[in-house]
Amino acid sequence: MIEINNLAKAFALGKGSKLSESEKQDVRYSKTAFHSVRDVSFHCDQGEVLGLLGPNGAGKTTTLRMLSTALKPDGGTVLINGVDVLKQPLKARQQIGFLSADTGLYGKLTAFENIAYFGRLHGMKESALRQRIDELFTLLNMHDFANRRADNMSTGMKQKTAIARAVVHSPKVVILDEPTTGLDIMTVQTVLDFIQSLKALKTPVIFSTHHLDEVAALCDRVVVIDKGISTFSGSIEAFRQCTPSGDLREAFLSVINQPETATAQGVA
Ligand SMILES: Nc1ncnc2c1ncn2[C@@H]1O[C@H](COP(=O)(O)OP(=O)(O)OP(=O)(O)O)[C@@H](O)[C@H]1O
Repeated sequence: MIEINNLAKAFALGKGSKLSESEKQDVRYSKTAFHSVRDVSFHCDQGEVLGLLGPNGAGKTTTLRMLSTALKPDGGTVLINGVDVLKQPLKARQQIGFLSADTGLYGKLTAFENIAYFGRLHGMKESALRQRIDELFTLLNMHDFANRRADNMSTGMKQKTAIARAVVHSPKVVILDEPTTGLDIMTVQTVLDFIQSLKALKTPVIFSTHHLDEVAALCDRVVVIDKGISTFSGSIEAFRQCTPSGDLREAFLSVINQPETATAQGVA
């Protein structure tokens, strides 16, 4: 189970900081800092898939980076299966599989080598590692390019390799930042099937997306972040009930651009 309460993160702005005009008009902007995430709370139970939605720049990536221990929050708490990410980052990290938006593969290494390298960093034994990689190659349909260098891979191949690498150690919690962005339809389906397979193993999955069809197909829970605040957190059914039509797009639009005083709504 993942429990996040009142998460906040501001980035200090130095002389060299380049913000866009729209960011300078944003309520999160001050002369000295940009408060990317102001107040985000949600939870995700065992075997649940949670879709993290929000407009560009809302604070999704910043939130996911804090959950994965890549970024230290200024405030708030993150508990992963009872482990406090801030107090015990190493212990928390062992339980998490994190796919960042930037795949960051080693270009000279093959798919197999990229994944094996991370498995060894997690202390996996060689025989278990080979078996796990073979299992992931099957689940993600990767056998064809197992020995291809990352430099020579397509976007889809790179993304599958990055996903396999993130979960090679069979983490208890999986966090994926826009796992389907830029992928063709078949590869998207493979990634969605893979998330479904994690759900079948009761592994909680949190993924950010701009695609509401993915949310409809996979998610038990929805969280919407707008200007650094979680303006909705609840079940997919509760999210649909935000509008009379039950349409996800309308529901999304109804929970963003709320007045500044709006607090998180929805059911727990
Ligand atoms: N290091 C930083 N310094 C200053 N501002 C930052 C920094 N990192 C992120 N931001 C700003 O914080 C805001 C939130 O960024 P974030 O990447 O979390 O948004 P997002 O919801 O993931 O957006 P997208 O859907 O476009 O990927 C953006 O305005 C971004 O420019």
